[in-house]
Amino acid sequence: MNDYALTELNKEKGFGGEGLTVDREIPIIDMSDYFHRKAEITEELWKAATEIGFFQLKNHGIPQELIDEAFFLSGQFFDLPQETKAKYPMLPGTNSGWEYKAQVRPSTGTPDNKESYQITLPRMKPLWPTGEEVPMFRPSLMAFERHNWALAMKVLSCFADKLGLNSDFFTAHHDPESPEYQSTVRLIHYLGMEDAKPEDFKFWRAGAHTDYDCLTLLHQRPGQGGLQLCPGKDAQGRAIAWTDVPPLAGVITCNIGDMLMRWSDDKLVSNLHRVRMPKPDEYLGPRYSIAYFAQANKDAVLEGPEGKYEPMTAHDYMQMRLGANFGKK
Ligand SMILES: O=C(O)CCC(=O)C(=O)O
Ligand SMILES: [Fe+2]
Repeated sequence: MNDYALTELNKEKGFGGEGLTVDREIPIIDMSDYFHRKAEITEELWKAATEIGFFQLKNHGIPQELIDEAFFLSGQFFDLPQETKAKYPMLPGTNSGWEYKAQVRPSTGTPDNKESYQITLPRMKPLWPTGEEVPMFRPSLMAFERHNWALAMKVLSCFADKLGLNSDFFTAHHDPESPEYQSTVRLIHYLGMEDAKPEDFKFWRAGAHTDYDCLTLLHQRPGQGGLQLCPGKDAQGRAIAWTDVPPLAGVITCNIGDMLMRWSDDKLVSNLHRVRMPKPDEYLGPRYSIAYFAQANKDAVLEGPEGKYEPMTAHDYMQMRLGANFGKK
């Protein structure tokens, strides 16, 4: 493992505490009329992605009905008996299938209080629930996956323009027709806390981390908050203040991941985020979210235009990060 990789893994270990909270503005970027407005959208995306690493997209083009269906089907899946879900286990290093409280963040050392089901298309054959278990799960989520891919490619194309690369540079490296495709949809169910004991609240729904992909598109449900981001670091590189990311209706929350930070020679910034527990006077029910992680195909070589870091394949990069979160293969 090279030094850069080690720095990233160590970085996550120092952020387990509560920290301060401050209000910050999270840019909302209008994606409408993309092909005519691309230059303007590109400037807004670049500013947000180089300064705070987080932004929200409106008029993004993914039909609300498809998003609502994906959440409905996610709820149906997680309502299945544990023994049915256990037929579709997530094997280490695969980012596909179901896991229950298996993700231990390096920042906290304790499992996230959640279950998730991940879809990485080339690996799904044995992992789709049957049509009797969850009707329409596969067709609807395949459509959802492809819409998220298309939106992610629009955003990445803007970054390619600013980095002096061909507009379709990142699209070619996230080719879903390739067996090397490794972008992932993650359905997440954070467990309800209505009957939890006071000591259960000291854990995290998702411990502080940076994402290991290029770009994350996160769908949240209004009324189910808890996501916080932290763009600031103190002199020792520790988190200094956290900001709530509101789960607004009609927007998709996006953040840059470490893979793109490395690929852009650190111009685009991947920042820390986490999902906190509800406070006793807040909504205590379950929280559902869905993320699409654009992760370059396994055979992509991550090499920035300025060559700041040693080239590394996207496959090796992902395996390093998955090993640190879910145990080794
Ligand atoms: O559920 C959320 O709001 C955030 C999830 C997240 O950050 C992740 O899975 O990487
Ligand atoms: Fe994340």
